[in-house]
Amino acid sequence: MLYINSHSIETKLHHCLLFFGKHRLALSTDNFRKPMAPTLAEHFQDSSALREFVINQGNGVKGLSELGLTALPKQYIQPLEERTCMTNIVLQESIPIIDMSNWEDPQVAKSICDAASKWAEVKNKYSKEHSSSNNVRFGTSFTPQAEKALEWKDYLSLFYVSEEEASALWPSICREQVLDYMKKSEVVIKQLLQVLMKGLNVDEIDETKESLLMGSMRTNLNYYPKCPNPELTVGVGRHSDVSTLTILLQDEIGGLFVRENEGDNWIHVPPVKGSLVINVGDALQILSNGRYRSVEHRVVANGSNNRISVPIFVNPRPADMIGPLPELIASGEKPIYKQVLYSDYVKHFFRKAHDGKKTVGFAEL
Ligand SMILES: O=C(O)CCC(=O)C(=O)O
Ligand SMILES: [Fe+2]
Repeated sequence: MLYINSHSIETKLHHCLLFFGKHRLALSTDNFRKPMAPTLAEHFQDSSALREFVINQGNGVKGLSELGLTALPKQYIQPLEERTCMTNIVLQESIPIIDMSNWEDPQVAKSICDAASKWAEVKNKYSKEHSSSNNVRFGTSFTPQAEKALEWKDYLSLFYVSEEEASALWPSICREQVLDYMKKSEVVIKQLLQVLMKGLNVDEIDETKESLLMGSMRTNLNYYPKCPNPELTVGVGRHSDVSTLTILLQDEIGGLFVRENEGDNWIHVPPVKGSLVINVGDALQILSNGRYRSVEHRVVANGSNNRISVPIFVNPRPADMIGPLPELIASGEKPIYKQVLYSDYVKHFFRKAHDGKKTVGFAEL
């Protein structure tokens, strides 16, 4: 986990998502029948009514939040151990901030590799049912069909295949901005991956490695509306990303926490103006044979503010086999992971509710 400064990729996307949000608001008020309003709490006691409104009608938690509920519907109440316990929050722990303008400085490369290893040791048209493609998806929570308690988050997920497909399928309201953000981030992603590979004594990123490290990309637009009883639920439950790297743009609200040293303490990752947060994901942990560690993280719900975040998940291609890089094994390292088909790994992740860092067990030998 580290931050990098990036002045070129700015707040345009935030405006775009807010606008997308407004667009959805129109939808949500249309879809919800006003006569129900006086008995909202009662109405949503019924899980199928809640799921119908939030998931099937595509109103999301944004729709719920905007109905002005005074209490959190029970379906969102997380077990005690999944709520954020403030006694386990470590303040002022330093997450490295790396200035990308001094790229030539060997110290910069060193801080990136250290950060990746040591520190981490430490809406309706696009819904699942209605979207014309799996590559564009509006959703809510994480895997509502597999979760005992729902998560307080809506998202639009855009898997990049080609410019043509994006033109044809992505919502026009944010298409250009997301493409632009992805393109600008690519430069930074390549630099980071080059340095991380050098840190493993892998000097060249050939075509095969480029595919494994950054063969596909997914951009999510996450929206966490203001929540009644935020202390009873989560924005996103504990998990690590299945990416190689995640490049995260967040607004000024905050609420992202990372687990320290895979121990019991959690560290807040406050927004730093002009910076992106970089997470190591499971795919890089597997490719590096555990030398770089994916970071477990979660997002709290917020009682006073709406929050937006925009992660780009940099991934292998779905058809790639991932396992420890041959260079590492040739140098005498014992592999701790087997070769797995990346799309199987991702399917495994999405089949279950968030469960911390358990997904990586799927690839363990
Ligand atoms: O909103 C955030 O800060 C993080 C979101 C996240 O962890 C994810 O989408 O995988
Ligand atoms: Fe994540």
